[in-house]
Amino acid sequence: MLLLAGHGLAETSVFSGPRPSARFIPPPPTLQDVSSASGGIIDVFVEDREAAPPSADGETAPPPADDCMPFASVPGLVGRMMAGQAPATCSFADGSVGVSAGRTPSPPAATGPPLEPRAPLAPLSLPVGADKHLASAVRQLDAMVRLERRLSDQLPLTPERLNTLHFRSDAASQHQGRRALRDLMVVQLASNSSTRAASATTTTTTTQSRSGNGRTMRVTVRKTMVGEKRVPGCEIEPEISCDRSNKYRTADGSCNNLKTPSLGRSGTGLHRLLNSTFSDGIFGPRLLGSGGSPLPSARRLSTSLLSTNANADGRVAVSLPVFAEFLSHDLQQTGVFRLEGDRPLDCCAADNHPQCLPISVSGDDPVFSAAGRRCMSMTRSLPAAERQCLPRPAAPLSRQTAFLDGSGLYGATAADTRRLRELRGGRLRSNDGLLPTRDARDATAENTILSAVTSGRRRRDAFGRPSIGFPGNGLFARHPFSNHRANEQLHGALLHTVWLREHNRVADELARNHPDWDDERLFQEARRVVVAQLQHITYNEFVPGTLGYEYAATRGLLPLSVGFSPLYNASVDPRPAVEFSTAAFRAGHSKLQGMLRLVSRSGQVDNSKLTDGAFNPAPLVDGGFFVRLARGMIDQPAESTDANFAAAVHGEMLGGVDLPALTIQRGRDQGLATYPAAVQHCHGNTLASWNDYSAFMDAEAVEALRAAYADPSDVDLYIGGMMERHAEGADLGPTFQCLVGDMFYRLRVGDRFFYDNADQAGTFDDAQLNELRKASMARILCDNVGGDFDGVQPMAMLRPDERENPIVSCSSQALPRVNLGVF
Ligand code: HEM
Ligand SMILES: [Ca+2]
Repeated sequence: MLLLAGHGLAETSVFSGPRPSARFIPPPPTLQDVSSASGGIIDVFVEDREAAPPSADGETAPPPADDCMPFASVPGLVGRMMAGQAPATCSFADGSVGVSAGRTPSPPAATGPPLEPRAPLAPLSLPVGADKHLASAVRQLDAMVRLERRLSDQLPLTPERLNTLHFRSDAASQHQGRRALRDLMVVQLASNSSTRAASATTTTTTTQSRSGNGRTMRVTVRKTMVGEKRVPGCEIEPEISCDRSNKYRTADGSCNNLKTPSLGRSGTGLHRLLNSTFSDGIFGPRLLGSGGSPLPSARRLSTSLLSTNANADGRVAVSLPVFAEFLSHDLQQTGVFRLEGDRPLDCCAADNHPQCLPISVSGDDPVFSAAGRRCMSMTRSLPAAERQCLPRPAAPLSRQTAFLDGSGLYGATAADTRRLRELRGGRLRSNDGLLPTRDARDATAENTILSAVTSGRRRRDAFGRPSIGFPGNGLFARHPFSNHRANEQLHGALLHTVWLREHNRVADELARNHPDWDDERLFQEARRVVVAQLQHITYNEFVPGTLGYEYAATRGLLPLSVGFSPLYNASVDPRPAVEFSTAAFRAGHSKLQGMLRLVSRSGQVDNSKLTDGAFNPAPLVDGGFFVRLARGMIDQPAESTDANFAAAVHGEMLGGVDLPALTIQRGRDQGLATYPAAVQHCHGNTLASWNDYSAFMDAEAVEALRAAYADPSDVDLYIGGMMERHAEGADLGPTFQCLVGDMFYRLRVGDRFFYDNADQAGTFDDAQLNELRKASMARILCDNVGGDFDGVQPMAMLRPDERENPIVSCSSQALPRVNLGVF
């Protein structure tokens, strides 16, 4: 058992001062260094390159002790280790392990962003007289609302019923979604009628103009008369005014972008990189292939193209996808249409509701046919209001702030944040160090139902069997969270809890250091420090560990080692693109394990079923379980990212939900670009025939796609992306690598409060920034898991390895602390 390899190490004083290298003085970066590297990768190792001469017996001599750096101080080291490049290790004075700076190759220079950020897609045009359709749109919407009143909440305690917990909503989002729907209906009705009357509105104008050489030319222009620019009846929300000198982020993300203060605010729409594939170009789901015949069922694609077996990755630990899920909850939270009182729609029973998009299940389905199940419920995404009321294809409404700002933890509206705060000492509310419990104000019909489930009425799974799990203590019904998805599975709840404790740990220390600061100042400063650490860990560990080291370095996605970033660009759109949220980032679903490993301090291994912990954080109340789960999370290998999914999410989720099938259908719901369109955008290749596919995937995969789809241009983005061969050194295929890379580039360059930005209201000082760069996932776990958790491998998103990533004591020099004394 590798796990406890480091526990016997002498415990010496905690390293929290400057880096332990006496002779290493990093060269100050020039602006040119930083910008020519585009992401600002500064080669701090160059001077030491010759430092390790081979010894007489041909072995490399051990490096001098002052050459030794903590693992996390080498930007993006995770990416190198993931690709099998062993770090050149060395020992600190306390005997713990570090990386030899002199023997670590310098990163390649950055050549440019993953994709050139580009201007938003042009709006659609509205024909003359669009306003006369407003009344019919209102009538259609009223009819939908009347239908909804007649629909009772009859979704039985099925797997889908539990899945609807992902989509809890609030009255404001439902109201906004319906208002946006009305605008979309106006555009739909107007363009329908304009298609019929196209010839009547098309005019031909012939004019004469003088060309450059003085000759007269005849120019003929045919154009469709364009009426209103803005959708009739749509209300433009006035932009708010911002305090430009505020060094703290707002709760809802507004005023991050001073040119467009609402950009990235919670309650606005996601970004769209590529043209939509809505059947009507506006909001109609994509149901037909290019030849006009229906696309294959999402469930059929999932069973025929995606496999279900265990296939664990060697180096990546489960903690990496858990961290990814935490990020995904921060970046977006799309909603679906719900009935009044936040009740879910049963789209298998009420398929006449216009916002239903159930998935058909065939009679020969390998799993569901046994229970005679022919349908999987799915409700359509809520659209967001278009900011300027321009006619555009629908964009899903997101309840999170677009920025990587801890909004999953802190709440994404001022009201959420207030509820989540203790309003004393800058702290967040907790329930004895666990996630806070729901209070009476959060009571909803769904909670009542869940209490019933947990207090004895057992749900049944898709096969009609009484399902295990959901112990009868009613606990999770009390777990609130504006981001209710924190309870979605035990690892996610654990990581949210760890970050919540980190906030309170930081707030407590700041309070000790600054007795004069009030609650508000303590809260905002602690949040600022915690979000900076979250960003640093994301770019230092998660991004290179997912996209690959070379890719991250050359696309400007690694953190700087020294100095400030001049890269903030207010013209870059920071919002998650639908291509990212609804396809590329969901690649993480394939990394999930159905069994969560529990490891005791003595190395004893046990397991907990993923599905038993779904929306049921009760086991975490047991502190011993909490620690064993944390240790298991960094010990257990993640599944590899590919077209193979753990049964626990592939049909057996919540007792009978197929997550990849939902993702494919969600893509059609949101008019997501197809796989060939994304390939064209990312790599410039045209996939006109099945043969062209072989540039991205193996022959078997191409054959399987050919058998499933009528036409190569029809392939859904999620399916194509999951079937790609991995890009060199990455944990993803090249197309998802490009879409995820693009997102993390825009999240960095488009965030005015990004932790290493120069010259902004929220800019840290030199000493503070250097402390923040010591942050690591390992340190966060050490400081917040508690109990007998006292050791961890330095690269905590990779599995421990006796030689390359050995477990070290939490108090060793290998895991430096961020010195909060400088804040
Ligand atoms: C056990 C763990 C997980 C479960 C059960 C789970 C489940 C789900 C479900 C049910 C949805 C909504 C599906 C729909 O559109 O109808 C979803 C969305 C999503 N998941 Fe996961 N997920 C898990 C872990 C992850 C991980 C590890 C990632 C990592 C990258 C991830 C990324 C996403 C993203 C980006 C979305 C879209 C969110 C949105 O549109 O607002 N999830 N997940
Ligand atoms: Ca956010």
